[in-house]
Amino acid sequence: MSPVETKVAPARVAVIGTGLIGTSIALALRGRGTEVLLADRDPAAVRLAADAGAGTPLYGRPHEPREPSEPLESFEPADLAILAVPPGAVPAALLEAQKRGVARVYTDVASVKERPMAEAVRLGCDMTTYVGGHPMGGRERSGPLAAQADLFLGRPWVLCPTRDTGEEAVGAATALILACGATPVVMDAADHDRAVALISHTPHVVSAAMAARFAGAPGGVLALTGQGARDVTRIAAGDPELWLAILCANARPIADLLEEVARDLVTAAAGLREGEAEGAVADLLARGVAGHGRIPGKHGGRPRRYTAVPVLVADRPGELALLFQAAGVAGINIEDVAIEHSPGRSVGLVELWVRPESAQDLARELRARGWSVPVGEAD
Ligand SMILES: NC(=O)C1=CN([C@@H]2O[C@H](COP(=O)(O)OP(=O)(O)OC[C@H]3O[C@@H](n4cnc5c(N)ncnc54)[C@H](O)[C@@H]3O)[C@@H](O)[C@H]2O)C=CC1
Ligand SMILES: O=C(O)C(=O)Cc1ccc(O)cc1
Repeated sequence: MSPVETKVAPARVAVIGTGLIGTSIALALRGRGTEVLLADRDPAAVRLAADAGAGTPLYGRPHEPREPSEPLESFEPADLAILAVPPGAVPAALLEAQKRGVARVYTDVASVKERPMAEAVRLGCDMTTYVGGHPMGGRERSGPLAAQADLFLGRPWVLCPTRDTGEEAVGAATALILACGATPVVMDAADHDRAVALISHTPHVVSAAMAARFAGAPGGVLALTGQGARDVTRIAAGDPELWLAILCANARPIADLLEEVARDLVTAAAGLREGEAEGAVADLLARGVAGHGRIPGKHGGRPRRYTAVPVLVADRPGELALLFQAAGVAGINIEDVAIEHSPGRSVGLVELWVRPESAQDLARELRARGWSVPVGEAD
């Protein structure tokens, strides 16, 4: 039996901040029968989340106190409150929620841990009922409309308890993580911040630096964009306000890494300019292959090779569904999928990533059903 089946999801949860992450958590919890109460400083965000089936509004009931410092009237505290607000807003939101007695214990989801936790201590928050958290799953869109119940499936979710953290907070946060289908990982806050500087925050800036080159490029040039450039720049589309807050709250380790990246780039540029690419540039490319090869595969396991089966599909409704259905009928699990649109053409190239031993069978099955499967790795 998996741990997801053995742990009971929290019965009653408050989500404060109903944007992408808060609403995604709320949807995942609703799917497991948890009662979810929603709050956001923006009433429209609460309405959209509630309309999407993420829960019911926490505030706005008759006779509600106007001052956040006043406790909620006739309110049974939730088992857990999740602060899903930007990193800089976590300490004040925690203090306010604790003063109002919103929940018995609290966690947050901010992408940076050390600075908000220190500020919470400084503000006088009760750190025994709080544990810092960070789900390592997300996307480059914001707001409740971008939320997905499966956003955290199979992803690590970091918890940063301190010496002050009580057992109830860690227990409730762990139950939340398992209810969202994620895997809890306990880390020290400073170690967490250094880790995410490397695997999330610096990549974001590097992605933005590349995407910024496209801002003034002619449309005709960008129409040639393939999957590689899309992969490198996807995260650059993230909300600049949120990302500025994240970067400023974890400034030093990110700045150190950016300087390392910049040194590599300057050396590569000099090598290319001086016709000596075999040296520094070849070395950078080789280190890139080595580094990329160390990224673990799906579900955090060891890197595993899948084979891509390329298929040309017509750009019309239902075509992808037929493709997936054909794979399902053949009993082949699709591990991943990538879609490349051909500009100005009514066809697209879909790559179905499957286990190597299934690739030939899938190619044969799809060809038999009339799809064009270019000869490739699968043959
Ligand atoms: N975007 C991503 O992929 C990930 C984000 N995170 C973290 O999750 C948190 C939320 O990010 P998103 O959901 O992406 O942002 P978002 O912009 O979609 O949602 C944030 C919500 O918080 C609300 N808010 C801001 N200050 C508030 C306050 N003081 N009280 C109540 N509500 C307040 C905003 O109105 C907004 O609805 C951030 O701390 C971020 O670092 C963590 C993992 C992934
Ligand atoms: O879009 C992606 O691939 C991400 O990695 C999203 C993400 C953004 C911020 C985080 O703190 C964690 C995850």
